[in-house]
Amino acid sequence: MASIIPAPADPRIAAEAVVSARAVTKHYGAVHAVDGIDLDIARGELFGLIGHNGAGKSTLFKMMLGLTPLTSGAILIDHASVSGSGFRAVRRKIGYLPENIVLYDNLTGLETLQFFSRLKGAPLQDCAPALDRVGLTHAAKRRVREYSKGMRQRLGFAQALLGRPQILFLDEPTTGLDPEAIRDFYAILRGLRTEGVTMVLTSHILAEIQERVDRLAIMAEGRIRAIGTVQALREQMDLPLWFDVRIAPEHFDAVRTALGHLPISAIEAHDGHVSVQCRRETKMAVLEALATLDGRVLDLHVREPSLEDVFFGFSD
Ligand SMILES: Nc1ncnc2c1ncn2[C@@H]1O[C@H](COP(=O)(O)OP(=O)(O)OP(=O)(O)O)[C@@H](O)[C@H]1O
Repeated sequence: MASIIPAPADPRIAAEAVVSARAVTKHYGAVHAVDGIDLDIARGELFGLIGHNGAGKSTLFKMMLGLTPLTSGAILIDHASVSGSGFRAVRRKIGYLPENIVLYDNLTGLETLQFFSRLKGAPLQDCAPALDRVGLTHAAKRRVREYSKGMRQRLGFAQALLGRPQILFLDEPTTGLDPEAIRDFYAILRGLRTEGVTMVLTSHILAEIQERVDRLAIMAEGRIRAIGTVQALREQMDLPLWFDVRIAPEHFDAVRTALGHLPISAIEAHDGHVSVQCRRETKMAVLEALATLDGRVLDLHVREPSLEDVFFGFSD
């Protein structure tokens, strides 16, 4: 098992944090759903929270929203404690898309947003623009029972956007969305980020979030195992990387010879290319050695460890 890396107290982020958690725990009887979390999320950050089923992500969200009490510790959202009386005012600045949103099949898309708008005390005139933002204007008058899974998810997201929240908590927001809808969804998030909206989202689709979040935290068994940019986590984990060298089979041996003096962890010959695995510190030496093969190398591709590789390294 990877060692537990404490969340670094980054003074720059802590100073402008919109979300701050200190020593937060949540116990359900013997189950320690959240087990001592420290976290700061800065204004305008797009922050990802990943972890296995049962890691504690949704529980942490619910505490950040003031929906479930903390067992111990403190959470401040926009400098207000989620347990204090000042949180009601802050709550209006927050949008939330729960993991399993309950929608009423008999309402139309627009009526659904009007319903949530009244619940939130948000202006009713925000409903049509919110539907438009998620690409559902064409289905505004159709009943939710006729909506596809992806359309329901978009409607849930539109609901979270009502009242123009400054902080968004999105629990597995891309579940059920097709690739185009996922791309559109992240384009909306990028737009919101330029408006200074702070966003925290969970996802199980690591390939999807690895290029899109500013920072992320890997949770396991109620704790944060690692936190940082995807690149920083890759470097912390120090996983090996792969070179895919496209070269004619008659030159495969030349590749082996050129790399013979280097600490290569694996070398595999495939149909039309050779894959070479090495540690990050050997990367430049491998490149220099491959350069000695002159025109024989037809193409070269460096494969960094994926977020999935990093995730398993930290969470197993
Ligand atoms: N109301 C509850 N009562 C008892 N145990 C609970 C309750 N809510 C959550 N738990 C437990 O707390 C742990 C964390 O659950 P949580 O839903 O926060 O995980 P998660 O990371 O969101 O998982 P998933 O990815 O499956 O949504 C689990 O062991 C779960 O069974």
